[in-house]
Amino acid sequence: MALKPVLGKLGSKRVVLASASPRRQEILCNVGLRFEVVPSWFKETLEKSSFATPYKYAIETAKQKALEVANRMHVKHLRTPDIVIGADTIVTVDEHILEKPVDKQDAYRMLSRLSGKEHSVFTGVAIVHCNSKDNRLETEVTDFYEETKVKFADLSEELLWEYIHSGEPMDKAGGYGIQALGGMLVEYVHGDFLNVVGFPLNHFCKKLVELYYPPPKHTLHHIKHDSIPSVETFENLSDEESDSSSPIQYKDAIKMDRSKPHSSGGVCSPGSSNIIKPNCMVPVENRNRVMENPDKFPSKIVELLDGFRASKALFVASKLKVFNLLKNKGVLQSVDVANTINASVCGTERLLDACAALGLLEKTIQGYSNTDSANTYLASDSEDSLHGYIIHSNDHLWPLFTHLESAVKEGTMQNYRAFGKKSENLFQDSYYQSMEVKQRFMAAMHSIAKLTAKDVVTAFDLSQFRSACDLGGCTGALANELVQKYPNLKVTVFDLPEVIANVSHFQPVGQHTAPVTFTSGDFFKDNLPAADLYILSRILHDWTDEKIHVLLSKISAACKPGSALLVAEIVLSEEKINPPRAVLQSLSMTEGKQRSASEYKQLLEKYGFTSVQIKITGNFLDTILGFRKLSAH
Ligand SMILES: Cc1cn([C@@H]2O[C@H](COP(=O)(O)OP(=O)(O)OP(=O)(O)O)[C@@H](O)[C@H]2O)c(=O)[nH]c1=O
Repeated sequence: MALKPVLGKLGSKRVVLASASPRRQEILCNVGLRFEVVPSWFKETLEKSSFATPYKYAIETAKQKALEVANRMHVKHLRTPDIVIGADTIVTVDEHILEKPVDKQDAYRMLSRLSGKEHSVFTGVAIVHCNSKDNRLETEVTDFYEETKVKFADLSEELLWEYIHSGEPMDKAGGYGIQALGGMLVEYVHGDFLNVVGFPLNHFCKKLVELYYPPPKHTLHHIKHDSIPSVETFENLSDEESDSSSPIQYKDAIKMDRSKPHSSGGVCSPGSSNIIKPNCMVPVENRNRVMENPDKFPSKIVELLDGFRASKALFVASKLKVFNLLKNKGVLQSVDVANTINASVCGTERLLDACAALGLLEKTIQGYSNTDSANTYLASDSEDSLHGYIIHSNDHLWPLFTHLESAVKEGTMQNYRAFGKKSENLFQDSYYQSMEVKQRFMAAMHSIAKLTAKDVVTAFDLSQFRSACDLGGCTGALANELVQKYPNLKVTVFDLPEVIANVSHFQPVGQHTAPVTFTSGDFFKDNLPAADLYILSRILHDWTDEKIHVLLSKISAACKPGSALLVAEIVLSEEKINPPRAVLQSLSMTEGKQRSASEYKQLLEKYGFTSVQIKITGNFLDTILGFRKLSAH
């Protein structure tokens, strides 16, 4: 298809849209681009007067939005994307920049300013190419803007307020949405309509062509200085003809062209000596050397090969409480560590060195000490400790994964091989059959829930709800974060009696908000506590479709119109290979499965939830919110 090659260039890349705007998501989704959504936390507070023109302000804001996401994804969970796209739409009228209104009065001021006049809508776009080198993030930014002129009809006061009360203006630049009711206010549009809606798709595709399909040099003089290949040229861009898949390579090619006037770059045949294929874009002088001695070391594979040793070193150091000891004592020699943890000196030294090599400890002449992240996440008494989850990984997941081959052959969980037990009921049989295992499992769930709770409770504005019920909420870590964020929310945790009996020592001390209520029951069998908002955090991926049917039917029936369901899970990319963490989790072969955004949307809609929104947080858990339809199910 004519347009495919342009977007196809992004098909193999991890593309992230750094925007919460549902319009931008839809525009890009509609043309088949595969991407994750990670809304930017960059606050739009750049000093407008410091920019010579409004579009420069929009471009810079777009760039900062994208860079913030690229950095966050790189630093927080070492998930560096290939490309991050940021955008910022502004409206300018009478030399004023209008962004989103802060309240209805502000919307009124904006719309009355636009009434009867022509204004400009600018969208700045930044395409950030990311590269992780020696654990450092390298970025290369391409940016552009598009301007569209829009003329509003004269708006009567009545019409204006009617429009404001519709609620539409509030999350839109200039206080209107041309794609919906706002379209009724518009007399004409000059330029790209989608640019007004929030994303200049045509210009974006042309930029991709520029980046990924360098024009053959001999045609350069036919192209005007600022002109971009027209849409028709997309038809000629088959992958066989031009195979440059990275704009960074393209830049190298240009450098090469300049240094060697005879090499014309672009499309070529391997036989012609003075023409280089774009996918072997190395400086000409290095070409022979690179051809003879390609980068053969498969570092990614070697890293995977050694991955199990690294995991086990972390598990054992955690189990032996090495990080607790070093947190308390500061710096220790290996012999002192060995004596305290009751282990051999030579074995301890090797373990400590391995931890230092993995970046968990620091090693100096004085001895070994914790890194900051070991103090924060590995010492078991730290507020954000992952210790519980690490011990669960060692004691439960590791034995299961040693039977991965059988798991793959049989397609089932390997509880019997790993622990000598069949598990008809995952939780009762595997996790709650002994006090020790139960406490270990609860500690694991607690540490993950604590780590992810903030992202989950802040993904959407939940202030409209008065009561919430966290189904399978275990120790209440998420519930406690909810009452911190929404002190007026009454939160109930609903979980099995075995769990509720043990929650007391997981409760925060000195919390000033109303306490969370714990109610015991089985969400498959018992009546659910009444609530405006039901939460299923890390629940759905564990269960079969039949059990999910029971659970979601019950929630749906318990929901009044306007109530909602918040789901927290890792959302798979549509092709189901990202993020790897989710894909690897599936190898445990629980009865349930991981789902993509469209699958979660369909699932919620099937049980009467509409306006389903999905936020990909870029962190450990993503969130999905759906509202119960106003008509009865
Ligand atoms: C003029 C106009 C604007 N919009 C929306 O206005 C927001 C602009 O704000 P932003 O700051 O650029 O984006 P955001 O929504 O805050 O998202 P983010 O990218 O996360 O900053 C974007 O949503 C656009 O669609 C419409 O939906 N229709 C229109 O006719």
